[in-house]
Amino acid sequence: MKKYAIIVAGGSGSRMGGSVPKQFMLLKDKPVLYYSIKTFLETYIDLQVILVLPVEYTDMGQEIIDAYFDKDRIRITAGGDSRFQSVKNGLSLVEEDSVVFVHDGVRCLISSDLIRRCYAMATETGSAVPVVPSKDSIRVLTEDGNEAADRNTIMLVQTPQVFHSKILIPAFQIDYKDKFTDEATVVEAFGLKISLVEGEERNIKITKPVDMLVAEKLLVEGA
Ligand SMILES: Nc1ccn([C@@H]2O[C@H](COP(=O)(O)OP(=O)(O)OP(=O)(O)O)[C@@H](O)[C@H]2O)c(=O)n1
Ligand SMILES: C[C@](O)(CO)[C@H](O)COP(=O)(O)O
Repeated sequence: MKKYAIIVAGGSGSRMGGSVPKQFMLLKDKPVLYYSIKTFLETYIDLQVILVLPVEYTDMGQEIIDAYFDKDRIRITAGGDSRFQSVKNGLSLVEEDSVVFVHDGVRCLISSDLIRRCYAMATETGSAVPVVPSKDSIRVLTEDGNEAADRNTIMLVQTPQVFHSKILIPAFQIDYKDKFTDEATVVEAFGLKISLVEGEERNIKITKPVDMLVAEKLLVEGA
C-alpha cells in the first residue's frame, strides 16, 4: 500500500527562540529537518513526503530539498495556526488509500527501526502511536494542591503517529479543540481506540535549547 509521511514543520519554535525556527537550525552542519526527511525516505523507497512549512519559510525548505533529496518524492504545503491545522493541510495532499505517518519535523533522531515498528502495528490494527515510560516520578495538580500518581499508568507520547488514511482523513474533519495535541487525541475523539508501540528514548522532540545540545551529542556518537 502507498505510504505518505506528513512531516510537520510549520511551527515557530517560540520555546526555543533564535533567529530561525528550530527545524532550520543546524546540527552537524545540516538543518534539523534534513535528518527527519532523510530517515523516512531511506526507510521506504515507495514513501512520499509531505512537508508542512511556515509559509514564509517555503523557500528555505525548498533549498533543503534541492540540496539533499529527490524532489519528486517531496511536496511542500503551508502550515496553519495550530499543529492540528498543519496536519490537516498535509492530509489534503494525500491522494489515495494509504498508510499515513505524521511526524514532528523536530524529532530528528527518529530511527528506521521505529518507523518500521509503527508501520507493522498500523497495518495490523489501523493505528500506531509510539510511547516511552516516564523516568521521573509523577504528580497530578488538584484543586487543593497536588498528589502523587503511579508512573506505571503513564506513558509519554512520541511521533510518528501512524494511521490508515481511511481513518485519519475523516477524523480530521472534526472541529478543533485545545486538547488535540497530536493525532491520537483526534482519532480517539473520532471514536477509535489507539494502539501503542514501544517508542525510543533518543527520539526526543527538540523544544528548548538544551535539546539541541543533547541531539548534537547523540548524532555525533551515533548513539
Ligand atoms: N502550527 C504548527 C505548530 C507546530 N508544528 C510542528 O509540530 C511539531 C511539534 O511542535 P512544537 O515542538 O510545539 O513546535 P513549535 O510549535 O514550533 O514550538 P513552540 O510551541 O515552542 O512555539 C514541530 O515540528 C512543529 O514545527 C506545525 O507544523 N504547525
Ligand atoms: C505530538 C507530540 O510530539 C507528542 O508528544 C507533541 O504533543 C507535539 O508538541 P506540542 O508541544 O504539543 O505541540
